[in-house]
Amino acid sequence: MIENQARHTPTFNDSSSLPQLHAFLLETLRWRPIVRIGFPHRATKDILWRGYCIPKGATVYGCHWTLSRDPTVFPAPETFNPQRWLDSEGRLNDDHTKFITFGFGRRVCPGLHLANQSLYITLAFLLWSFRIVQRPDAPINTHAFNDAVISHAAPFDIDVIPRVEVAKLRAMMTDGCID
Ligand code: HEM
Repeated sequence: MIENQARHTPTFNDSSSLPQLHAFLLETLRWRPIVRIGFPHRATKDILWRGYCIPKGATVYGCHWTLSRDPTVFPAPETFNPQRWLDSEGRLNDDHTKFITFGFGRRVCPGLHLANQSLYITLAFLLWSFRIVQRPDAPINTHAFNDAVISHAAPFDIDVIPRVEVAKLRAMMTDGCID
């Protein structure tokens, strides 16, 4: 049985109709940036910034972890709150311009559109196809992340329950829709 589920699998055309999903992705990448600190850059000239001198040749990093939890930009930054990216009518607000998980300036991540589109379609498909449920006997520690350069969550147990019969899921993967 299909409960509250679109009868076609999500496509890129559905993207603008799914602001909640985009807000969830923005907040996930803000709350736990995958690349916590950017790549090393070098100052090409002496820079005076807020009374600090950054000499020519100095190595400079953008710290996405710290920038993503500046309370003047993101109130209650430790709280996972996708709503912060939405306006009162549930549309994406202008705050997404504050999003710096992919870096910034001339050396911003060139893969950001590929990454964003891949995350969108993967998550849309997962949520369309499955109910993802926390197991009562296996509480998830949402603070358990590794400290490597590329950060990811520690393993956890969840139940993944198909929303439609597996045979229909298979057919849908080839046809793009179900009867
Ligand atoms: C969620 C996925 C991704 C995240 C969070 C991410 C994040 C970043 C960050 C923070 C930087 C460093 C920016 C800086 O400090 O200057 C970077 C650089 C880079 N990223 Fe990504 N990235 C992602 C996916 C990708 C993908 C899919 C590609 C390629 C297909 C890619 C290619 C690159 C390259 C080539 C650079 C170096 C750019 C330069 O130095 O000019 N990234 N990325």
